[in-house]
Amino acid sequence: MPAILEVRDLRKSYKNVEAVKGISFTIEQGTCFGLLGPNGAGKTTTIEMIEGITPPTSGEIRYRGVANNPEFKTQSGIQFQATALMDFLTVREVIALFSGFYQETLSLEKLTQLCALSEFLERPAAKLSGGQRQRVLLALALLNDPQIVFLDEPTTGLDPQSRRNFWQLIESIKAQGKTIVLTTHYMDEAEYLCDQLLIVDSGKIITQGTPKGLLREHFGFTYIDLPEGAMAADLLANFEHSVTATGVEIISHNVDQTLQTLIELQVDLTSLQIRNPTLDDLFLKITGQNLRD
Ligand SMILES: Nc1ncnc2c1ncn2[C@@H]1O[C@H](COP(=O)(O)OP(=O)(O)OP(=O)(O)O)[C@@H](O)[C@H]1O
Repeated sequence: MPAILEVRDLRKSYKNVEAVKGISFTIEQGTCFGLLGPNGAGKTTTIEMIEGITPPTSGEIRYRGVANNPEFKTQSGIQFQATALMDFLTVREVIALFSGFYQETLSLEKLTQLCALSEFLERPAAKLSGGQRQRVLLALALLNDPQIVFLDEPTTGLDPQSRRNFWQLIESIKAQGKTIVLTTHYMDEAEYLCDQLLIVDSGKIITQGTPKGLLREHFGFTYIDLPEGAMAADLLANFEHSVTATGVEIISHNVDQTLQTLIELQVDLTSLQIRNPTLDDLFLKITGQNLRD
């Protein structure tokens, strides 16, 4: 797949802060690219430099192979976290208002169908639920039928069902061949939606790859979780493990063998849980902190 966006040695310094310290990556057309990192990692600064909102201190951004490509402006769409939605206008009126910024836009019918707006098209923006508000913000980002769409933490604050619904919307947009650049604090969201991930911390790339590839690369083991009290403390020395808030987490390189040993040691296995490492585990391992802290 051809690259739609190439970023080379991008840097941004503010007065006392080096927010982005030389970041390079490529985004392929038609994929969902996830940018992850703890608070203050440099995600927003990086995205805003790509979007043309913040000028880089140095580095190069190429859209479809061309630096400072004027096509970027007309072919990109941005979903902001908090666009002032003109609360006294209805959704239909908000869309009509924002349509005035573009020469060509998708029809209201198409947007309504794409972002599932029909049930609240006539409702004032102030009366929307969190999930509905995000769908309107997404519709505004898609107004000019962009080739590349930037979504900044689009599901923060939504309930689980609304998050799932929003994921389906993003999938259907991707299915149209559009490229999606997503920043998120949710690892399950990144794992579900993203083809490629870039994890940044303190303005630098820590690792990048596909969600599955990163997990394979960083974890050759399985977790066996036991609740507190299931195993006598002196037996723990038989296992590579870490103590968690709720019990103990055994790191097993051979599940059959570990289970056999646990049985031989007469450990209470009633509440045992076996789980594969997730992106949350990866994040904790490589940044030393939880993404949502
Ligand atoms: N306009 C600014 N002036 C000075 N420092 C800034 C400015 N904008 C960002 N920074 C600093 O640059 C660093 C990176 O900030 P940035 O907002 O890009 O991080 P982030 O990864 O998006 O964080 P979050 O997840 O909290 O949004 C932080 O230390 C931040 O305080």
